[in-house]
Amino acid sequence: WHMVGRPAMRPRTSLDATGVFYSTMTGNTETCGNHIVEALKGAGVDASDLTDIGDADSVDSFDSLIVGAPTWHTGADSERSGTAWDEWLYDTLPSLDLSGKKVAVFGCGDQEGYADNYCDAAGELFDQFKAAGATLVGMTSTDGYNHVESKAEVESGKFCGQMFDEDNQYDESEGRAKAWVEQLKGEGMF
Ligand SMILES: Cc1cc2nc3c(=O)[nH]c(=O)nc-3n(C[C@H](O)[C@H](O)[C@H](O)COP(=O)(O)O)c2cc1C
Repeated sequence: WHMVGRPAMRPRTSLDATGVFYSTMTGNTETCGNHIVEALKGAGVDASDLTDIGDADSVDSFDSLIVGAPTWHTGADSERSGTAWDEWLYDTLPSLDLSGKKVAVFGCGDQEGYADNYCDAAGELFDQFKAAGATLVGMTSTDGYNHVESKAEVESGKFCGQMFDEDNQYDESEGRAKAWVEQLKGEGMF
């Protein structure tokens, strides 16, 4: 039985929307992701619910993506999030065509306890999405942070996206999310 002569159905119609994906071990990245989703709603952006990357399909059906990870696995060279991203970045992402899609990265880490590796996994997401052909947006200043080294600091004084610290600066997270969404809007992401 074929639907001869009928146009193929589009599996979903989210092409104009922004997908928001995250992962977490202890809930902090989820807290920050929810601040971002609230800020997107407040700004009138057509965005998905916050979705665990471990449960995600058709990530590439979105026009733009906001992706966030915590950092665990201190000191390893890769697979730093300690979550579903680690497999997804190397097993799924290379098979997706993200050329022309805007991607913004956020991270959650502990700048005091892990000052030499603050939010390293966010830097890894940045590198891998870039390698997959995406256009990375949303870099922010490192002013106001107290880390020593970070793979998320992709240029001197610049993080690859928005970094959060629920261990030391949880009261900054909501404001950081709001300011970043405004910045992404200004950069033409939505
Ligand atoms: C064993 C362990 C290793 C960690 N390694 C790092 C690290 O290398 N860099 C960092 O910024 N934070 C590190 N952290 C802190 C977590 O990333 C931080 O608490 C984060 O908020 C956790 O996010 P989640 O609750 O979404 O998993 C580590 C925490 C633990 C307990």
